[in-house]
Amino acid sequence: MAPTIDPKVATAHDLPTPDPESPVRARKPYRFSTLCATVENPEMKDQYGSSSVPIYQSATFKGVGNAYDYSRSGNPTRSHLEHHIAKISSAAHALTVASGMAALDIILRILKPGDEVIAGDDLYGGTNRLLSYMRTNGGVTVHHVDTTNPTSVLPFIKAGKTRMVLLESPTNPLLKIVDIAAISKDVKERAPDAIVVVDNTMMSPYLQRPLEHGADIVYDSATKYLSGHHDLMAGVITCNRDDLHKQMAFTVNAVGNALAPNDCFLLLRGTKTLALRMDRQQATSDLVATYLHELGFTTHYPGLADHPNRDVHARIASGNGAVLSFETGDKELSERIVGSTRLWGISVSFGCVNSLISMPCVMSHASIDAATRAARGLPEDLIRLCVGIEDPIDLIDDLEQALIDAGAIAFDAQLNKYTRAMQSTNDQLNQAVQKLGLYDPRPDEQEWFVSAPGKVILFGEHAVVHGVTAIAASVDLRCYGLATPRNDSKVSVHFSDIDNFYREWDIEKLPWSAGTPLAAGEDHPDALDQVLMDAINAEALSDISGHARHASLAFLYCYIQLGRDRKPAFNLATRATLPVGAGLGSSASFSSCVVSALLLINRGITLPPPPAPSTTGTDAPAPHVHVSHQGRRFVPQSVAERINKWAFVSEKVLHGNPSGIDNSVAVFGGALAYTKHPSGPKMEQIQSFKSLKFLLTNSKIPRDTKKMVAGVGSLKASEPELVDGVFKAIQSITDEARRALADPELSRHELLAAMSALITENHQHLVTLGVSHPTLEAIRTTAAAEPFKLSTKLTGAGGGGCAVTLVPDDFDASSLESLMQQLINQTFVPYPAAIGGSGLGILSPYSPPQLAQAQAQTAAPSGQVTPPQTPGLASVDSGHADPLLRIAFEKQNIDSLAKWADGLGRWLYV
Ligand SMILES: Nc1ncnc2c1ncn2[C@@H]1O[C@H](COP(=O)(O)OP(=O)(O)O)[C@@H](O)[C@H]1O
Ligand SMILES: C[C@@](O)(CCOP(=O)(O)O)CC(=O)O
Repeated sequence: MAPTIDPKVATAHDLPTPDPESPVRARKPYRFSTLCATVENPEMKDQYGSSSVPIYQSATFKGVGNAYDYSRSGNPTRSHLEHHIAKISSAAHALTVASGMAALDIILRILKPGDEVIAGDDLYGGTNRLLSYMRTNGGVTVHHVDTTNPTSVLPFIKAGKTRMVLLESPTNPLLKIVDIAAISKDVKERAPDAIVVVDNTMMSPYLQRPLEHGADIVYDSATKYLSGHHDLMAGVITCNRDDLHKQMAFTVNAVGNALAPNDCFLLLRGTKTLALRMDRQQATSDLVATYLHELGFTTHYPGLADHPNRDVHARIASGNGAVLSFETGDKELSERIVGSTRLWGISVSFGCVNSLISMPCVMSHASIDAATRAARGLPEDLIRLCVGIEDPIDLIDDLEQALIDAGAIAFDAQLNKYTRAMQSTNDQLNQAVQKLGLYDPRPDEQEWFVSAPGKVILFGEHAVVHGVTAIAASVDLRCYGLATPRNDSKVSVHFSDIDNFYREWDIEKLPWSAGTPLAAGEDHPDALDQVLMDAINAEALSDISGHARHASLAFLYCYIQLGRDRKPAFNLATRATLPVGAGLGSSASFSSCVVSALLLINRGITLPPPPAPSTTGTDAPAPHVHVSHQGRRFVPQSVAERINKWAFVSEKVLHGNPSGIDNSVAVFGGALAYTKHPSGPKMEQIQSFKSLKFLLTNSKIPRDTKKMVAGVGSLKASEPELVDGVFKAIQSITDEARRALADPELSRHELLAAMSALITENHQHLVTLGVSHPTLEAIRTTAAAEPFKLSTKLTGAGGGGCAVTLVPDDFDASSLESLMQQLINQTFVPYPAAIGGSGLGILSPYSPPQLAQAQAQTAAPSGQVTPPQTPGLASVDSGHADPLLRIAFEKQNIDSLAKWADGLGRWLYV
C-alpha cells in the first residue's frame, strides 16, 4: 500500500459521504453509526482491498524521504485510526496516544511556568494527580472551581494569565453538568489566548462534540467507550486548530507515547461498534438509575428528571451515557453492596461491554486525599455503576440481590415491594424493619426451623482426612432442627432418632467458666477446648452414654461457646429422614442444624431482610423481576461460611479428626471436590455430578466414624508406605473423575463407564485400608452379578453403613426393582437417591401466611403439652413461636416429614 498523504501534516476532514448523484436528489450525509462502522480513508487505499486495516507491526520503514520512516513518528495503522477518529469526531485533526492520561500529558505540555489553569472540582483522580504534579514541578497555578456554575468561573478568567480551562461534562463520578458552551464563550471573550480543553471520556464523540461548542481541544480515554472491551489502553486528542495540532504532534513524537500499531488496530475495531454499544448501555443505565431512584437512593444520572442542569446537558449532548452513581448513606453499607454483586465486576474504569461497580473514594479517586474529597463534596459512600451490554434484567436482579444481601433494602409486605432500609447498621435496620412489622428482631425469643442435607461420598473418603481430594454430593435426605424458646431457665434437647432421647439442663449449672472463652464474634480455633469438653462430660453428661452422649456433647459445647453472652433458654428438637450413623453424613447435617440454630439465636449470624415473592420473570414488569433466586442463594455466602466453620467444630466434637467434607456439603449443598488444607479447605462445585443416578443401600450395620477414622490413622502410623500408596492411588482416582466429569467431549456412555471403573477401583483401596465389612461386600456382589453388572463401593467411614451403586441411564426400572428386592431379601435397605440438591435451609422467619395455615391444620392432641412444659410460650410475640409447631414436628410421620416441612412456608437456602 502506498500512502499518499503525509500523516504529519493532516488536512481538515471532509466527511466521506459520496458526492451527490444528481443535482435533484442529493445524498444525505452518513449518520454516526454508519461513520463508525465504515473505516475508509480515500487517500490511503489498500493495495489488496483488505476489509480490515492491516497492522503495520513495524518499528521502521525502509527508504529515505517516504511518508513513514519510524513508528514513533508515524505508522500507517495509526494514520488510519487517527483519520477515523477525526472523522467520527467531526474534527480536523486527531492524535492517538498510549492512554487517556498520556493524552492529557501531551495537552498540558502546552503550558509554560507562570500559566494559570482553571479546572473543575469533581475531576477524575488521575487528572487531579497530574495537575498537582504540574503545580509543584511545572510552576503552573491551578484553580479548582465549581464549573457547574459558569459565573463561579468568571473571577478566575484573567486575560494574559489564564492559559487553559479544563472542563468535563458530565463530571465523574457525580455526573454534574457543566455548560461547556457558556464557559467557552466567556473564556474566549475575556482571555482570547486561553485554550478550552474538554475531557469527553464520559460521553464519547457519539453523544457529545465539544469542538462544536467552542472547545479548542477534546481528549478521550479511548480505553473506555471508544474501544469498549477493556482490552487496551489508549488516549485520543482531537482539535480543529492547525497550530495546536502541530504543537501536540511534535510533543507526541518527542516524548514517544504514540499508540502502538496493535493497539491502533484494536481501537479501530472497537470504534466500529461504538454507537451500537452505547445505545444499549445507556438504555440499561436509564433503567438502573430509575430503579435506584425509585428505591429512594440519591442517584446521580443526567437521565433522571430532577438531575441538576439537565436542560444544559440536553443542549450540548445527545444522550446520557452509561455511568451513574448513587449514595447509600453509609460507607460500610456501600462496601457490602459492592462486595455482594456477582455480575457487576468490582473494578475501576468504565465504558466496557461488561458492567462494573466501584467506590470512587477507595478506588478511582483514592489519589485525592480524604480532606480534599470532603471539601469537594465527594461522598465517601458513593457507589459508581458503569453499565455494560448484559441483559438489563440480569443486571438489575444482581444489583437487587446485592442490596438485599447488604441490608440496604427491605421488603415492605404492605406495598409488596422493596423499599430502602432506613439506616444501615444492623440495629438500626432491625428497628426500621420492626417498625414495618416485618420480622421479630429478638432472635432468642422466636422459633427457628433449620435443615441440612446428608451426603454421599463418591470418591476419596478416609483419604480426604489426610489431604487427598474427595468428591461428595448432597443427598435428598435431611436432618431438621427446631429451636423453640422456653421461658424458664433451662435448655433442653430432644433427639427423636436416638431412642427419643430428651434431656434438659439448668442453664446456670452448666460449666460456663471452664476453658478459655472466645471473644464475641471470634472464630473457633483449630483445636477443641479440652478443658471445656471434660467439664461438660463430667458436670452435664455423666449419666448419659452412646450416641445421645456424643450428640449432647456437641450441642452443649457449641451452646456454651456461642451463648456466653445470652445464655438463651430454648429446646432443640432434631429429626432426620437420614439413617443415623450409616455413612451418609447424618452427624454433619445434625451439626449444621445445631450450629445454625445456635448462631441465629445468639445473633452470631443475621439474615438479610426478606426476599421478594418469586415471579417467573415474565409476569412482572421489568425491572422488578426475580428470576435467579427461589429462596436459594438467599443465605449470604459469608453467613454460610460462618455456619460451616461452626459445623466443623461440632463435627470435631463428634468425630475427633474429621476432614470437613461432610459439613461443607451439608452447608453448601450441590457437589463438591474438597481438599483439606492447613489454611482452610479448598472447595470446588462440580455441576455435572447432578445428572448421575445412584442407589444407596444401608447395610444396617452400625459403626462409628470416629473409630473408623482413628483406625485408618493407626494403620498409616504402622504401615506408612502401604497407606501412602493407597492415598496416592485415590488422589489419582479423584483427579481422573473430576477430569471426566468436566470433559465435554466424553460421551455419556464413556463417562458412565469411567465412573463405574473408578468406583470399583476406589472400593478396592478402601478394602486395603480395612474399612469394608462383609455386608458391604455382599451388597457389592449382588449388584455386580448378572444381570445387573453394576459397580458399587462403600461410602463414608465404612465398617458397615451404606454402599453406593452407580445406576446407568439405560438401566430399566424393572431391573432396578429386581435388584432392590434381592437386597431387601438380604435384610438390606436400598433406596434410589437424588443428589446435588440444596444445602442448609432456614425456614423464613418473615411470618408467611402458609405457616399460620399449616399450624391451623395441625390438630394438637387434646390437653397435651410436650416436654418441656413451657407455660406462657404462646405469649411470645414472634412470627411463629407456637408450641403447636413443635408438637407437629415431633409427631410427624417420618415419611411425610420432608413434605410437611416444605409446606410450612418459604425456605431460605445457602
Ligand atoms: N438426627 C440426629 N439427632 C441427634 N444426633 C444425631 C443425629 N444424626 C446424627 N447424630 C449424631 O451423629 C452421630 C452419627 O455420626 P456418624 O457415626 O458419623 O454417622 P454418619 O456417617 O451418618 O455421619 C450420632 O452418634 C449422633 O451423635
Ligand atoms: C470417613 C470420612 O472421610 C467421611 C465421613 O464418613 P461418615 O459420613 O461419617 O461415615 C471422614 C471425614 O472425611 O471426616
